[in-house]
Amino acid sequence: MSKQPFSRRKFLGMAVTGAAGLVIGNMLDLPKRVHSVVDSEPVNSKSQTTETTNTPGTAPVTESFFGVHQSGIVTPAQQFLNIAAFDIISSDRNELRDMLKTWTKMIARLTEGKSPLEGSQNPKFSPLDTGEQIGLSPSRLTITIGFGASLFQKDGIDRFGLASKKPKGFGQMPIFHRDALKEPLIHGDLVVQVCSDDPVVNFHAIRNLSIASNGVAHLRWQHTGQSGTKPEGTPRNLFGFKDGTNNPQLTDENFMNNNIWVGNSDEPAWLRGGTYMVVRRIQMRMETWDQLSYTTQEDVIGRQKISGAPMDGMLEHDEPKFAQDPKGTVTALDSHIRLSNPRNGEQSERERILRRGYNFMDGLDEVGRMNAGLMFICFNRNLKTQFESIQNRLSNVKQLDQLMKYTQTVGGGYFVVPPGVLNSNSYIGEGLFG
Ligand SMILES: C=CC1=C(C)c2cc3[nH]c(cc4nc(cc5[nH]c(cc1n2)c(C)c5CCC(=O)O)C(CCC(=O)O)=C4C)c(C)c3C=C
Ligand SMILES: [Fe+2]
Repeated sequence: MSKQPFSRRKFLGMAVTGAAGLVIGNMLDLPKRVHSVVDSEPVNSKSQTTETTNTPGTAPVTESFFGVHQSGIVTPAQQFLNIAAFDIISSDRNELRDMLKTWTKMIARLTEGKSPLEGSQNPKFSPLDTGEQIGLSPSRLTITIGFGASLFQKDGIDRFGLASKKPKGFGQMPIFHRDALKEPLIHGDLVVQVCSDDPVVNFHAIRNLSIASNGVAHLRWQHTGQSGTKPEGTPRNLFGFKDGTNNPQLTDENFMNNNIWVGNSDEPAWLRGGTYMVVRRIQMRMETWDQLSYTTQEDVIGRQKISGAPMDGMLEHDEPKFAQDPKGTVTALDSHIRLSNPRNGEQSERERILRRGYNFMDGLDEVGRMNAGLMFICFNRNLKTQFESIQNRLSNVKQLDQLMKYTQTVGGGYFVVPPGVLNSNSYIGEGLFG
């Protein structure tokens, strides 16, 4: 079967010229298979979209796309993650902007459970929708876009006239002590974080965004993950510990304004309402960890395994009292929670980040070890005074986080996450092009 030639412009053009496609189809007297994707697929039809809107008292199936902040940050974590980085291969600023406009339209539609592009399908052209999600609920899909430092400037070259828009001090994720970053798995011009309660819905979203970027951007790396198994309460990571216990409350707007959202006193102005995202693919060495007793594991983490309570507490949400244990007799000084949050009053409060990680389980690595770990994702208002301050303590050679013996970071990156899109006249990253 000969492969049909594919043109990116054709693909993007189809969105705009869907109606025209119908007319041309008629002129050429093509078989009447030219049809509207929306009309032909019940799940995407208007009546079905109404069915998938949220009903009071039931679990929501859609998360709203439009808003001051992008969704997927303070959205209660969905079950599944797909995260991908793209590199821009075009050198044309307008093509980059057009792609962001198209992606914004697609994301708005996908989160509502519609096919990604509006228009009519001409059977002679590549599909407007790859279709594997047809019949599935939108499953609380959120898609969050971020920009890597290389989008603003790469090897000293201002490819898109965006160098002046780069936040001061923003650069690529550095190599921390004990990191083993592998070239194809790090950095990227753009990141796309896709979360939903259905892995196929996630895959479909990335796949169709990738198709629409053809000729402008290409995939650099992509990972999947899933949250701990518990439907309620704090999920567990693959070392079997509750992970997220002392994460901030998602509804705590004060906290988010202080620690997560770039605010009015911050620069650059276009980023206000946005945030900074850290992605770290952290391999967890299951074979080594599994040789440790529960007691030793608890010493490493600084919390009790079953309950998640601190070492000096009874209940998961009891507050550890490090000040009463200056020598680390109860909670080791080099335990993970003590180093990540020493509870030094205001300083520690200012450092606090929002973690939104997912477990990954991807078969075996090249030497037969379990290829599993944590897609660590966090959001913060200031990379230096928050994430890096914490990470530098964890990877400090003089008092290394005990957990480092059992983990190794192999990929990831830093990304700036622009604010949300308020209405359909706007697009993600519009502030960059003003
Ligand atoms: C630099 C930031 C962090 C990295 C990287 C990180 C990796 C990592 N963490 C766990 C497991 C747990 N982490 C827990 C708490 C915790 N971790 C960080 C930061 C990083 N973790 C913070 C800021 C905190 C909160 C500390 C506090 O305020 O008490 C916990 C305890 C439960 C909880 O509060 O979530 C666990 C367990 C793994 C396995 C890991 C890398 C693979
Ligand atoms: Fe942690």
